[in-house]
Amino acid sequence: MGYRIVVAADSAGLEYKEALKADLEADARVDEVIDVGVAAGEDIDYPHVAVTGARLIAEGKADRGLFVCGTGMGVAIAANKVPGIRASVAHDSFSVERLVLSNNAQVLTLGQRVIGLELARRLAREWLGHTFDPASPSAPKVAALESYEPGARA
Ligand SMILES: O=C(CO)[C@H](O)COP(=O)(O)O
Repeated sequence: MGYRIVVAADSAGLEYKEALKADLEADARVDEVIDVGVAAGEDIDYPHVAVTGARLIAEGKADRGLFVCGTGMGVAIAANKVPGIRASVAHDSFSVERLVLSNNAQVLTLGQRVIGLELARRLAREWLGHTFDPASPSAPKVAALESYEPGARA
């Protein structure tokens, strides 16, 4: 079964979100792309679109998120407000790999004002190829992160 991916952006990330969405829709590893905005002409600040997208993952309605704003930082900070969500900006191949393999992050964020479109597209492609290994030495560290979630049992 393929991934259900939620994409989100503010107006500063809209162009890349549209390009990445088209790539994801054409990718055999993806079953569904859910676009929570913004649409062209819409002006919604990054915290709102990122939290909407992250909630879909937390609710089990999507597997992963690819969020874009000017820097990638605002959407990451916002997504991390949603319990259970691990999100970060990553603008190089190694960081994208470790975001999944070390951190089991569900959300990759990118900055349209920081990297070129072709790099963004490449990173998104690579990101889809990485899968967290629950038997890896990174797993107990992710479990430790989860132990700090509000409501987690100590
Ligand atoms: O990059 C952003 C937030 O991290 C956003 O796209 C633009 O925010 P602003 O610099 O506050 O306008």
